[in-house]
Amino acid sequence: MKMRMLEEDELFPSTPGKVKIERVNHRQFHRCFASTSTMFLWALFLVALTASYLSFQSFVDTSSRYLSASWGGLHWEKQIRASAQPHRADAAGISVLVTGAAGFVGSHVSLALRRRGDGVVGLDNFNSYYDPSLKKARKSLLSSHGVFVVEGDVNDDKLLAKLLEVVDFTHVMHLAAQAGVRYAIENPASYVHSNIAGLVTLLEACKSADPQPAIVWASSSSVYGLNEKVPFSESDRTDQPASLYAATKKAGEEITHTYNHIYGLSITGLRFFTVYGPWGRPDMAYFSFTRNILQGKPITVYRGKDHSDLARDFTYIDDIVKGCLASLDTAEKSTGGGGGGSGGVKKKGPAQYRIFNLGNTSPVTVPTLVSILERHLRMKAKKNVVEMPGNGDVPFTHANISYARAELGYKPTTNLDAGLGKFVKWYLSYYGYTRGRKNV
Ligand SMILES: O=C(O)[C@H]1O[C@H](OP(=O)(O)OP(=O)(O)OC[C@H]2O[C@@H](n3ccc(=O)[nH]c3=O)[C@H](O)[C@@H]2O)[C@H](O)[C@@H](O)[C@@H]1O
Repeated sequence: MKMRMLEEDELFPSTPGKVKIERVNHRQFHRCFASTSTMFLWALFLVALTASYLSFQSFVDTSSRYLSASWGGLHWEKQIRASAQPHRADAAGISVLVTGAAGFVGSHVSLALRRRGDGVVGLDNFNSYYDPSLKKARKSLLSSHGVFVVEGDVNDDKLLAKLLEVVDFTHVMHLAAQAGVRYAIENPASYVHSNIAGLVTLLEACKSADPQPAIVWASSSSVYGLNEKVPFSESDRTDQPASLYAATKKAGEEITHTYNHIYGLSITGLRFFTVYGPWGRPDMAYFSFTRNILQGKPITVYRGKDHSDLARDFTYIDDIVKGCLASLDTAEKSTGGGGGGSGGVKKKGPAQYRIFNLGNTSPVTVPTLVSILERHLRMKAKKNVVEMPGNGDVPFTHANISYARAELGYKPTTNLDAGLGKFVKWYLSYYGYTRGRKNV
């Protein structure tokens, strides 16, 4: 039967919203019913389509998370366990989770632990604060020595819980941080994210682990801020930070104290003094000066307001590593009971809480640093000497290390000249130079 063409006012009610009900007859009822069921079918179809789209989306999400996840699975756990296994002949080996393992200090500490037969698992987020390819190269070096480095962030509580569940780490060497004093002006949030939030996430995971590991972590000489008493001793005031970086490190010292006090975590904080050496950090002065001198580019040398030279207690990486290992070896066990839950972790007694300066005890001015580099590089620097901008720098640092010497047997042995010699040798070889000329 040929369908009657719909009259115009059936399609478009003359008064919007006002359908002329009185004109609905039997045939229209059928048509209406037919269109209702069509609408119902359409609605059903749309619901099914939406549901299948959503489940497809969640499938895509889950699988992409699974595919992109850099951790998890039986094979991964096996690798973690193998890397964490100590191999020391004296059976005194420790198992250390090193955060920031692809960083400068982290990679050196991980290697040193591995070389003496301790178990080491690394964790690093490979962020792009400086060239991540250098971090990848450090990771390759570590894996060639049997150290497995997990790619992940200390803010990832699930990852931390998993790592501490898979292995009963005796120690955590927490070196992951947002470093750099002056960069805090540009990116303050990154300091809060890594040095405050990341630290708390790590401490939460450690407090809940059973057994609880002892924690050794990197504070900084920058906590002394505007302190003028020299040399800097651990008991000096540290409530005048000159940069947000310093403030987050100082906050870290207070935060770790809280976890020590409430949960019995054994804590050792190390105030590093301007650490330098091979595989170093490209953002630091000695490294960027070397790069610029070799490339014939100018360097900027800061000086104090009264034209005084700035000075640092530059400390060679091998000395710092010895201080780190001695800290791990003398760290007492945590005293908390482990286990999660709100307030469910009780300490059985007071736990160790220590803070040490790890410096070199002989400050050197920045112009002297430059002249030592010039000698090792056999090239002259193009220097721009400018007044220190007010961006967080302090005029000088100088460590008193008697406490570390007494408790850790810490005794630095490399002076700046010898240390920079080793650094320059590494730099030329790593970046493919033959004495000032780059091999291409
Ligand atoms: O000891 C520490 O706690 C800190 O040491 C270094 O911080 P900093 O001493 O400022 O090291 P550099 O950035 O290498 O600067 C060394 C000296 O060179 C100066 N400098 C730096 C850069 C530049 O272009 N020109 C220049 O004269 C600085 O003012 C400073 O006096 C590290 O970068 C921090 O992460 C660390 O926490």
